[in-house]
Amino acid sequence: MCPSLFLAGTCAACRLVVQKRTVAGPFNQGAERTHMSSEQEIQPVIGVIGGSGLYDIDGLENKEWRRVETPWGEPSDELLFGTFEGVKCVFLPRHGRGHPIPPSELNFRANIDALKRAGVTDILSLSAVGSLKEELPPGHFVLVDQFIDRSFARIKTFFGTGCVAHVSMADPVSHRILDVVEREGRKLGISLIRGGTYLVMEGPQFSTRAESHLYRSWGCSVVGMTNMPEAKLAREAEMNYATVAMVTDFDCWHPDHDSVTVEAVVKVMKGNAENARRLVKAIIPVLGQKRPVDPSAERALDFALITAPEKRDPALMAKLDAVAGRILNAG
Ligand SMILES: CSC[C@H]1O[C@H](OP(=O)(O)O)[C@H](O)[C@@H]1O
Ligand SMILES: Nc1ncnc2[nH]cnc12
Repeated sequence: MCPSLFLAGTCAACRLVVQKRTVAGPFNQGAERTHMSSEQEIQPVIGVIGGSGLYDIDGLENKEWRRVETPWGEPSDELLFGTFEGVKCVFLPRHGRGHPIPPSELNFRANIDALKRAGVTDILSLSAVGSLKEELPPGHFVLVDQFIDRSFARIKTFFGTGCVAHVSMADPVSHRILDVVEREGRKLGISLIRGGTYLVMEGPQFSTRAESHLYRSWGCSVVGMTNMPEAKLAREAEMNYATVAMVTDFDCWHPDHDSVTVEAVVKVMKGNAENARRLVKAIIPVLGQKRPVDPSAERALDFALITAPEKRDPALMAKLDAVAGRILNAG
C-alpha cells in the first residue's frame, strides 16, 4: 500500500508505472494537464466515436490507424489518428470496423481510456437511435442533453474498491460542444433539434412495444444501446462529451410505421452518415481552437474522490494514471 500516491514524487515504484503509461498517445497533453489552472488555455484534440454505419472518417490528413494499449483491456479497434485543417483528431469506430462487437460487449472503459491516453479532450459521439416522438422522424439529428441509463450488464466506472469517486452527472454533456454543433448544423441545413433525452437500453434485442410506450411516457426523445456508460466514463476521465443522435426509425410504438429492423436502420444510416460527415468536417476546425479549461468536465474529479489516502489501492491507482492522472499526480 502506498499512502502517498497523491503526492507526486514520493513513491518511486508507483510513479514509474504511472509515467510509463501516461506518455502512450501522440497527442497526449497529460503532463500539462496535471498542473493546469482554470485560467490556462488548452489546445483541444477532438475525438470522434463513430456508431453504427460510421466506421471511418472523411478528409483526415496524415491518417494512421494505431493500436493503443490500456490497463482496462482492448478498445473496440485501433484508433485513427490524423489532422483536419491543422486540428488533431482521433477517430474510434465504437463497434469496431465491420461491426463485430455488440453493445453489451463493448469495452467502454478501454475505449475512453484509449482516447484519453491519445490526448483527446473533446468527444463527439455519433449514434444511430430510434425516435420516441412524432416530431423526430428518421433523418433528424437530436443534440441530446440528458440520458436515462437502463443498461444493466456493463461496467460503469473506472473507480472501485481502493479508490472511490462520485462525479456529477447532472449535466452529462458539453453545452460548449453542442453550441458549435447546433450552429454549424443549421448552417448546413441539417434538420436538428437541440435538447432531448436518450434512453439507454441494454439490447441487443430491440424494445418490446410496452417498453417503447413506457419510454415515451417518461418523455424520452430517443432510444439507443450505447451512450451509457460511455458518457459516465468520459466524465470520470474529465473529458467533454456530446452526442449527435441520428434518428433511423420510430422504434415500435408508431401505429403508422413498421417496427424497427437492422435493415431499416442501415438504409436510413446511409443518408444520415453523409450529413454526419459534413457536420464533423464543419465543427472540427471550430472545436479545435485554443480555449480555456472547461471546468464542468475537465475539473470533474476535483471534489469527487472520497477514499482516504491510506486506504487507496496502489494497483488501482496505477490503472487510473491516464483517467485521473491530473489529480492523482498533483503535487
Ligand atoms: C444497428 S441498430 C442498433 C445499434 O445502433 C446503435 O449503435 P450506435 O450508438 O453505436 O450507433 C444502437 O445503440 C445499437 O447499438
Ligand atoms: N429503435 C432502436 N432501439 C435501439 N437502438 C437503436 N438504434 C437505432 N434504432 C434503435
